[in-house]
Parts: sequence; C-alpha cells; structure tokens
Amino acid sequence: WPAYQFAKRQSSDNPPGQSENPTFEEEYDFVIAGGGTAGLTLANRLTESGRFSVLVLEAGFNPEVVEAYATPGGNQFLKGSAVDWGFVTTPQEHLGGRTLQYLRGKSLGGSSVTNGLYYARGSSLVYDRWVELGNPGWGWEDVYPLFRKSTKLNPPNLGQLSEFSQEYKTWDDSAYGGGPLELGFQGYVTDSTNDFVVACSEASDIPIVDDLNLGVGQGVKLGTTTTNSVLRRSSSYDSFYQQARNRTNLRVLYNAPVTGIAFSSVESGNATLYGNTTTGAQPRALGVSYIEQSAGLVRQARARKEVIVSMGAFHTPQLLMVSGIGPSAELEKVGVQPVHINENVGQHLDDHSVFSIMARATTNASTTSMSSTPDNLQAAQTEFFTNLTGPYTAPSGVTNGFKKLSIEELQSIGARAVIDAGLANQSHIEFLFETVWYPWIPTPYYTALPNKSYISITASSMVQLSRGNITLRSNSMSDAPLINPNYYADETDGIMGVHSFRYLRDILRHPSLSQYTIGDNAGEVSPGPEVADDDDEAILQYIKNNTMPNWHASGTARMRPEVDGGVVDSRLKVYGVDGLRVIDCSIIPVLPDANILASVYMIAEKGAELIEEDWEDVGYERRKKRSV
Ligand SMILES: Cc1cc2nc3c(=O)[nH]c(=O)nc-3n(C[C@H](O)[C@H](O)[C@H](O)COP(=O)(O)OP(=O)(O)OC[C@H]3O[C@@H](n4cnc5c(N)ncnc54)[C@H](O)[C@@H]3O)c2cc1C
Repeated sequence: WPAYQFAKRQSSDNPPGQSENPTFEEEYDFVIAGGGTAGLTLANRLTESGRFSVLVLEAGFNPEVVEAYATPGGNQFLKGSAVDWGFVTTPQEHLGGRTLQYLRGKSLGGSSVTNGLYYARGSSLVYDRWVELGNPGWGWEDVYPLFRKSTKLNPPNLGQLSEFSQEYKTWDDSAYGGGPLELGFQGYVTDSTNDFVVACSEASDIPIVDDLNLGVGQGVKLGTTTTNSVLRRSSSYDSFYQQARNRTNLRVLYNAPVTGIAFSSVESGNATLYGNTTTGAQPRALGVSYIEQSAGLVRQARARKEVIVSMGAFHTPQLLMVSGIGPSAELEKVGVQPVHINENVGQHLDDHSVFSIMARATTNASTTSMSSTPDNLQAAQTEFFTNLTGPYTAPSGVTNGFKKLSIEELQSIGARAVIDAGLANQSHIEFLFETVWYPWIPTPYYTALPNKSYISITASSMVQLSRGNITLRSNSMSDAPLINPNYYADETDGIMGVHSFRYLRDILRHPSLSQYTIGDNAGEVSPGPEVADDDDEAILQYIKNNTMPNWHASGTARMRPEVDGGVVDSRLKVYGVDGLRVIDCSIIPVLPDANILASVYMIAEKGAELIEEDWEDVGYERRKKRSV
C-alpha cells in the first residue's frame, strides 16, 4: 500500500483522535472500523469483485485465543473472557439501581463469536415498517433475498448425528441460499425440550411451525443455530472471513483499536480533492487513526472512498461522538470540537430484555449436571471431541416461541401504547427454554444449588418501548462509554412483563412440561408461591429484580430521515458529512420481533450492495487508468 502524505488541514480545531496534519501511511478504498459480525461480512462482499481494496481494523484478538467459542457447550465460558468487552451498565433507575453485566464480543467476528448461536429473522411486517419510517429499499421483499444470500442450511440428520432427536428440527429449504454463514441445529435435545415445544404451543396458543425464517414471525420450534455440519460455531469469522482471508485486496488487522475519524475541513477545500461523491459543502471522512497494539504505534489509514463504522451499538456512537459527530452538549461535556451536530447520536437505544422463572427438574430433563463439576464437564467435552455426541453438542437454550397478542388482548391488559406505536401486527413476546438455571444470577427468592438440576423459562418483550442511551465518559475511545438501556422506564413495558410472566407459568404448569419437574407448583423455585398469580405488583417487582439484557442493543445511530431523529440515511450514509457510513446493529430503526443476528448479517449484505451501487465503475475505471 503506497505511503501517502495528506495536505495540511487548514483548521486548527481538531476533534480528539485527529491530528492537525494527518499523515496517512497507508491507503485503501474502504477502511472498516470494527471487524465484528457486520464488519467481516462487509469486508468479504466488498473484496469479492477485486475492484476495491479494504482494510479492517479490529480492537480485539483473533477469537481462537478463546477456543471454547467454537463449540456449542463452550458458550458458557465466554463471558468475562478475552473475547468479551466486560461492560457494565450505569445503575438502572427502574431496576432498583442495579447495574447489569452487558456482554459484547471483542475479537474478529465480534458478537457473532460470543452470542447464543440462535438464528431467526422475525416477521416480514417489521421490515415493511422500516420502509414506512422513511427507509425505501428495506422492505421484506427487498431484504429477504439478502437473508437467503448470506446463509446455507446444513440438514441435521447426517451420519453420527442421527442418534439425536430430530423432532422439531424442521426447516423450509426455500428460506436459505448458498451463503458463507452456516446454519443447522443443536445436536443433543432433551425430551423436556421437545415437550417445551408442545407446552408452549398449547399454553400460549401459538402454532408449532416448520421454519421461523420465512417472514412469519409467530410460532415455536427447535431453533436454527449458527453451526456447521460438525456442530462448530459459524461466526462471521468462521464464515465470511475464512472465505475472503487470502484475497490480496483485503487486509485485516486485529489488536488494532480505532481511536478517531479524520475529517477534511470544508474551508480547506480538501473535500473536493478525493472521491467523486463529495460535495465540498460538508466535511469528508478521510481516514482513521488507530493503535497497532502489537507494534506499540499509532497509525493513520486513509480511505480513498469511504470510512465505514461497524463497531456495534455502543462503540459506533462513541466513535462518532469522539470524532465530532453527536449531540452538542455531549461533545461540549468532553471538549470535542464539533464536525456535525446531531442530537440523535447515541440516543434511542432500543433493546430487548429478559426475565425467567426457574424450576427444579429431573436430571435428564436438564443439562445442569454437565457443568456442575469439572469431572462432568471434562466427560462431556471428551464425548464431544471423540464422538460428537452428548450435551456439549448443544448451547443451553435455542428453542424459542414467538407469540402475537391480538388487538383485544393488548387493549384488555392496558397495552394500548403498543398499538399506538405501530407494533400491533408483529410478535409481542418471545419465550425461551433453557435446560439450566438462567439467567445465571440468583434471585431474591432462591439461589441455585450445585447438586440440583433446573430448567428455566424466559420471556422477552419484542415491543419494548423504553429507550436508553450511550453517552461519553471522556473524549477517548480507551474509556468505555456509559451504557444506559433504561429498561422499564416506560410503564407499558411493565404491563407486558406481567402479562408475559403469567404465560410463563401457564407453560411451566402445562402437563407436557411439568412432568419433568420436582416439587410443588410445577417445581417452581423462583419466584415460587410467594408471588401470587394475581399480584401484579409482586410480579413486577420480581421481574425487575430478575431482568437482564437479551443482548439486542441497537438504534444508537438509527436509519431514519434526519428530521425524524436519524443518524444515517437509507443508504447508511451519516448525515452532515461525506465519505462515512455506519453498517451494523446501531442503524436498526425498530427492532425485529426476534433475536437480531440474522438482521445484522442482512444489513451488512445490503450495505455492501449500496456501496457497490454508489461506486459502480468508479474504482474500476481509476484502477484501470493507473495500471495502463
Ligand atoms: C452474549 C450475546 C448473546 C447473543 N445471542 C444472540 C443470539 O443467540 N441470537 C441473535 O440473533 N443475536 C444474539 N446476540 C446479538 C447479536 O449477536 C449482535 O446483535 C450482533 O452480533 C451485533 O453485530 P455488530 O456487527 O453490530 O456488532 P459486533 O459483532 O459486536 O461487532 C463490533 C466489533 O467492533 C469492535 N470494536 C469495538 N470498538 C472498536 C474500536 N475502537 N476499534 C476497532 N474495533 C472495535 C468489537 O470488538 C467488535 O468486534 C447476542 C449478543 C451477545 C453479546
């Protein structure tokens, strides 16, 4: 990559993270900040044609430093490991001041390396709503081919896997293409898991469906997982990156945190010098500064065409803000010189949260015992690595149901605000089955005992109305941003929570599931009988004591018209500057009624298409001229 010295900036007011005279030692067509789920997907697609050169900068390591990531049973070892950022939220006002652990992947592959391996797309109507909110080109008809394009499904009943229960491991071939991301199913399935499907269907009146990836959001089944045919995780690192890693037009650096985005100043006229989409009327992103940790050196890389930020819902708005794009008061607070004031950066943090009820269960109905002693764990690992059988072939809970409430039901419980928010026609509650005690924290009612087995049933509102935010602790990327999901700030979320809680009890008490439990009240130990079925206040208190994230943080650089509170337009370009896009979960305008990994891959596929369209022929023509 040729060395390149950029002309002196005219302005002396540089946001932190930028030099007065940026010296770009290297240049690429695109610089992608963040090599996570979206970042590596994008890197693959942008280097496919050979027309563009791409640099990816990732703060974390290669995920193989924590090899447990690759196995379904190893998922339990990832939190707090070298591939997790170890975030803690601010004290949560509506959860009695509790702070919450907030997991986020920190390695090539990002959160696709550390997540729960569950893959679902949600209702088609959600994406059509993205269009209604001012984002043409993002409706189900537009994005469904991209969901298909990124994925390939491995049928479950191959060779050694045939010993596992195949009931409810169903799928519709038409929902998948031949993409790099491999999908499959968990190996080991407890009978209780299959019977949860029955209990969930009957107690909450939702159908057992063949596939949850066709745009029909409601239903229950054994979930599709991001695993390959030998039950190893398929993250963006294992899929998109491995396919592209030897391309000479792709350079991927890990252990290389991005510290700032460099902009041209409008007055200097530099904005008109490079790239042909710049107007010259607004600052242009020229490149980024980063630390090459292994060399102990600060470096700057120039983007001939664009800088793309793919650092996830927390770091993406943080990078925008420390680089001068954000709310006026926030920039002023930490002394950042504005490049473009946008009050919405870091705001509108949209998320799903979860709470559970837990029950004592028979040993075989649960996988608790697998992790209860080092001997048991070693035996499970040995079985996995020698035969590819046993409980280590499954993450703890990827069997989920999605329930749509009728308008009448929403009205009768006092959740009119959900209808008013335009969320009446999608699924409203997700039910999850875990064959362990989940979440891992004790509740005020019960602490899980080491020699007992448990199952948990979890609920997550898919229509959470509370919104939080990401703000700055300092003007440095080295300091974690302040993360405030603000769960249960909106009263309707409490109403939905209490209603969901009652469904959880109905599912647990259904004979199909209660047959596996031990003790009174269908084995329920948390909260147990102290919280009566009809005591809304006690139920809500229990929920608030037990709430934790469902890990779907999004919306902090959301895609909407700027007048409606957007940070990026429907081509994912950041308002107020040229040469800068955001492509990751932070652009999601309204959360899908499902877990969001599938949508993030889709967003990256769409982002790559938009970039290809916008730079059609330009790079190619220029390269051709140079090579003549
Ligand atoms: C514990 C957990 C469980 C989850 N389970 C599921 C699930 O089962 N199913 C599902 O659908 N969804 C799940 N999710 C959500 C889903 O995985 C994420 O929403 C999605 O992977 C986010 O993708 P992203 O590209 O936006 O961000 P990420 O994949 O998080 O990528 C962001 C990348 O940017 C890097 N980065 C940050 N700062 C810098 C910097 N300064 N310089 C360079 N790089 C930087 C990060 O290290 C990271 O690699 C889960 C998430 C978590 C954390």
